[in-house]
This record gives sequence, structure tokens and C-alpha cells, in this order.
Amino acid sequence: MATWQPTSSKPLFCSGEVVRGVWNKRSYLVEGLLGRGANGEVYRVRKTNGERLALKVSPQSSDIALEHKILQQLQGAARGIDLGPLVFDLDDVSTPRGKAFFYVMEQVHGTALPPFLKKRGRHWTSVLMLQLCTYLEQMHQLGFCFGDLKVENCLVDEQRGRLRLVDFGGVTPFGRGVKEYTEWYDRAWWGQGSRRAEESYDVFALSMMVVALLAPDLRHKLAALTVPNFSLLMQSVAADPRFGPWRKALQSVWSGRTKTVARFRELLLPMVNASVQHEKREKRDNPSHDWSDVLLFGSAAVLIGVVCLIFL
Ligand SMILES: Nc1ncnc2c1ncn2[C@@H]1O[C@H](COP(=O)(O)OP(=O)(O)OP(=O)(O)O)[C@@H](O)[C@H]1O
Repeated sequence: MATWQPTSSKPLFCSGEVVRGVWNKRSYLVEGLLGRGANGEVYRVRKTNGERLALKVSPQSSDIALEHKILQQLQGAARGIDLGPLVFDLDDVSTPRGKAFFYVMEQVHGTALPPFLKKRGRHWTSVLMLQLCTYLEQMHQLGFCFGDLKVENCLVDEQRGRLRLVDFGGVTPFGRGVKEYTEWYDRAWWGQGSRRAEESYDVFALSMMVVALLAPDLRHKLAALTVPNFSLLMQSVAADPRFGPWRKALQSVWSGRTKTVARFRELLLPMVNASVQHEKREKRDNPSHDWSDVLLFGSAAVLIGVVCLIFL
């Protein structure tokens, strides 16, 4: 049987359809599409016992198997800190449009970062980046680079105040070439280094996330140029008041002085502090507005989880 060839217009599954694995024979009721990317489609599904999960389907069996394996490894090594979605079934499916490959994982509930920051205020950028640093450090200790770190691969669980990562397709063991990346976040695309999987590759992507979050218009303008222009990026950041407190951290990464997540986190701390003060003022002026506790509690929980993992 031929393999399914994705098209941009028509997703593989429709709501109400049942996906049944060829080998494990487990069935999943499709409830809707969660997202589509270069490597596949992700669906909201329900198991026969009613449990809600996410199913990622792709025409590439090797990519699906590798992503599943990496998520399993992370899950085994980093219990309790939500490094990635929990993973379950791995199987093939026969469809009228050909054979496809899928794995099933925990459905991450959350809000994308741009609407979250619009609702809660851009000053939360530093708190979210702080949480991201904690996850990345944990992953680096396990010997992996995240690779495809980008705004679109992060969700905020507003109830628990936690940032969650999705799409582990770019996770690459240190020393190899990063296998999945997005140009804006890729230092090699900007002519600022190699595509070798190492800690500093993710740190560069963190800096580009900050630009994408604080100035999406600048991102669109620069990404539309036919040739990447890093000098123009640096000039724009130097001149744009939205980057005021961030300039030092960004310039430190771009000049090559900051190569580790630990150093980047140190540079973030004054911004996190300012963010907390901002929230305190808002809370005083408007007692019904109280997000600081939720988010800081979430960040603290992430940090405590990591500390326990290292010392216990
Ligand atoms: N476990 C999950 N729970 C909830 N939503 C998810 C989950 N996994 C993925 N998504 C959503 O589906 C989108 C696409 O998934 P994913 O990024 O894994 O696909 P991809 O083909 O690898 O994409 P890309 O081209 O961005 O690398 C994500 O941006 C996210 O919004």
C-alpha cells in the first residue's frame, strides 16, 4: 500500500472518524485537529475508555518512531517535571489515502504564547523564558539539544501556571546536526554559527523567541527579506524601545558571550524581578487581577521538580 501524501488543503482525518492501529489494534475517535506542521498533523482524540489524548500522524515512519523514542526516554529520565507530553501507543494506520504512521500522547492543554501575553501583559515574557530555561537545562543534562525551539512549540497551562513544550521532532543528541529547525530561530540561517546540536544552539533560539514575542512586526519584516540580515536585526533591537531591559541579554547572546542557559537565566533575573513588581502594583490597584501567584507558583514548581530530580 502506498504511503499517504499530505496536502495543504485536506487533513487526513475528519472529526468523528475512528483511527485503528494495524498492529496494536487500539482505536481512537477523532474529535478535531490540534495543529499541522511540516512533519505531520496532530489531532484531538478520545480512547474507547473516554480518555482524551493527542495523536500525531505522519508519512515518515522513521520520524514518528524516533520522536516517540525520545519522548519515552525523556519521560523515563525526568519524571515529574513535564519535560514533554507523556507518550503511549505507536502504530501504523491504513487509510483510503494510503498508509500513515502515528503515535499517541498526552494532550497538552494551554494557550499559545502571543494570546497569553496579550491577555496578561508582555512583562510576563521573562517569567515564561525563565521556565523554559529550567526545562532546557534539564534536557541538556540528558545530552539533548531541543533544536526546534520556537514560540509555536510552547503552550501555557494557565491553571497550573506552567509553560509546556510540544513538538519534540527537533530534539537531537549533542554533537550531531540539528535535524529539524525553523529559519528565524536557526543561528546557521542568520550566519551566526553552525547547526551542530549544542547548548548554545538552543540559547540562540531563546534570544530569537524574545524578539518574536516582543516585536512580532519586526520579525515579519525581517523574515520577509530574501537574504537574512543580522546587522539590521541588531540595529533594530538597539533602536526599539520595546527591547529596553532586554538589550543586554540579547546582545550578550549575539556577541557570543552568553552560550549557556544558566548564564541566560542570570541575565533574565532583573526582568523577572521587574515583572513581579509590576504584578504587585497591578494587584494593589486592581485586587481582582491576580496572576502573579499562579505563574510564580508554576515556575517555582518547575524549579523544585528539577532540584528534587537532581538531588534525590
Ligand atoms: N501533545 C499535544 N497537545 C496539544 N497540542 C499539540 C500537541 N502536540 C502538538 N500540538 C499542536 O499541534 C501543532 C503541530 O504539531 P507539531 O509541531 O508536533 O507538528 P510538526 O509537523 O512537527 O510541526 P512543525 O512543522 O512546527 O515542526 C503544534 O504547534 C501544537 O499547536
